[in-house]
Amino acid sequence: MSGIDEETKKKLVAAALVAMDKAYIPYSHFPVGAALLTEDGNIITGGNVENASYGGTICAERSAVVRAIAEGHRKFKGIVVATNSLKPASPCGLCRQFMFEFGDFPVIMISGKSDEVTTTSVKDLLPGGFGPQSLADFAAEGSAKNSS
Ligand SMILES: O=c1ccn([C@H]2C[C@H](O)[C@@H](CO)O2)c(=O)[nH]1
Ligand SMILES: [Zn+2]
Repeated sequence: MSGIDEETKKKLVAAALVAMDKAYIPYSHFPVGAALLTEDGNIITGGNVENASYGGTICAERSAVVRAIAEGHRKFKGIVVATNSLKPASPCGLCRQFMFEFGDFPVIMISGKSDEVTTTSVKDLLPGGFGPQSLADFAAEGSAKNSS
């Protein structure tokens, strides 16, 4: 369904679970791990990192994307998001927007506690989203240079 072969999916799931166990979660105690598959087959992980300010917290999905960008990867074939709840949790609005920036790819949500898996995609999580194309369209209209 996601177009990712079973062996790779297993690797992504294992990597997401390892990242989930490394999450820094002193406040919510809700660990999340993410594993991104890059176009060239690399797996880049991230966990949620909470902050005493609460608002400074970064989710696992964004941690993984930031890490991937820092390592020179900008094209993704999919992401596995693992939580330790019975039901897989779906990415927050900020993470949906953050992933939308880098195109449409499968989002596979898994539970660290059950076999439940939900597969969707970035576009389905953020229909009608605002992205790079929105700004490119605006620039093509020629409007950008006429406003202050
Ligand atoms: O998709 C999600 C949803 C929540 N969180 C984190 C943020 C915070 O640390 C904790 C509770 O919201 O879970 C993620 O990392 N990813
Ligand atoms: Zn998020």
